[in-house]
Amino acid sequence: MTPAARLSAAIDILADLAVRRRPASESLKDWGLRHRFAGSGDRAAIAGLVFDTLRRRASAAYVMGSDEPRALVLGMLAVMRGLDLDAIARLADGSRFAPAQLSADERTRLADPNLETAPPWVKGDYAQWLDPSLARTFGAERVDEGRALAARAPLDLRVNTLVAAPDAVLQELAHLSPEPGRFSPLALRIQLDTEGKAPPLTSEAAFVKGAVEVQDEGSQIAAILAGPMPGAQVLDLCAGAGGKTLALAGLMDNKGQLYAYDSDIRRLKPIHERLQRAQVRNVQVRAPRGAADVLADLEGRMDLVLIDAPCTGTGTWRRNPDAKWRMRPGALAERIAEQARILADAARFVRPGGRIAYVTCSLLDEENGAQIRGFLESHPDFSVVPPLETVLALGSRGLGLRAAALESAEGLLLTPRRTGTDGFYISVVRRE
Ligand SMILES: C[S@@+](CC[C@H](N)C(=O)[O-])C[C@H]1O[C@@H](n2cnc3c(N)ncnc32)[C@H](O)[C@@H]1O
Repeated sequence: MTPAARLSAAIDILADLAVRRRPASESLKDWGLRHRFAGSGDRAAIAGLVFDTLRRRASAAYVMGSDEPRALVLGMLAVMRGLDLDAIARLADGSRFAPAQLSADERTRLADPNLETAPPWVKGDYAQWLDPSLARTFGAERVDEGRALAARAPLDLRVNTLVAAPDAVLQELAHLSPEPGRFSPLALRIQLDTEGKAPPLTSEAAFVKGAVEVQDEGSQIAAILAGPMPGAQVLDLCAGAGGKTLALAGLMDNKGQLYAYDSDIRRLKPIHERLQRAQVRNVQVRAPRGAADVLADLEGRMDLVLIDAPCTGTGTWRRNPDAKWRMRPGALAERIAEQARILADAARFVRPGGRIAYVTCSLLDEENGAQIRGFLESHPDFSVVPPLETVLALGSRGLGLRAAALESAEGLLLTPRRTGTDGFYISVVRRE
């Protein structure tokens, strides 16, 4: 396919998304099935165009004065990819398979794609209704934070020290040019190609034998700051597919006992295969069984309860750019209620002196600091472990993390702009 034909395909896919309001990955998959002549390079390039358009949707619409799919893609070429009017006109030239020629209005707008007078939510490319919440967290910096969230995310790996040492994996994957992480000693970062495509990591021998997992560096840091110790009793209360469980088991060096629970048994399904591949031996998976309390025997016994809470995922917009436009106020309200319930439930498992590590991949105070403040009000036997203390788990790198992150009395917020990671919030509270 020509670059112009790929552009037409991206416009079609965005039109489908506008009508059917479904995840972008589904529309892309459907398109691939209906256009089997398109090779993997075409499909990756088209996906890159679609995701980049979703990343900069508000600013593209502002520049073009329209949120029609064609306008969004053309606007994205200007605001995200920096193409000038002539370059865009060469792509949209009306030839076979190419988008129609630019109109006079489009030409005027693309000649000067100016965002100077745009409101913060447009400049920062997020939904308008979230502006007050983001302003509470970031103040005037919300535009720059939004911009960083609208960029592409690199591919981050976590070295599984149960199988291999970081140096050895660095050498084994040298052909992918990995760079060591800035804060997590276990992180390797691989940059994407110019079209945003990641290398086929799951085919690498290092992945197959369990030496690496795909995990954002922010998620790795959250597991480290939770402070799981070898030999400890740990409950991963929202284990899902086990990303954090695997990281915790590695940090515990397979020693002690780690319980992995999730209220949704379907979410737990991948964990079994992942535990095997990673050679993890200290995890008991506890799946829900109807109304039975499958965790009753853990009450009052845990050194650490990790809550990787269900949240709006506002910190992961780099990886899920369509999610930022699909999110609705009702979903935020639901997550807030769920988080408060989970925090209250977690307390019963903590032994005296034990801790809860509360983690979200959200940037919103409603889901972060406000939850911890609410929990502490109703649980006076718990108090915050100061961030100054939690970062010690990272050794000397902890000071750098603390300087880079947004610190509050209750915890630390990592963001793409500040720490080069997905957005993650981490707060640790201890029972007296
Ligand atoms: C952010 S995801 C977990 C991701 C996972 N820890 C990982 O690292 O791959 C949040 C999880 O919380 C689960 N969840 C929601 N409500 C819950 C509850 N009341 N108790 C336990 N898990 C819950 C969801 O099913 C979801 O899998």
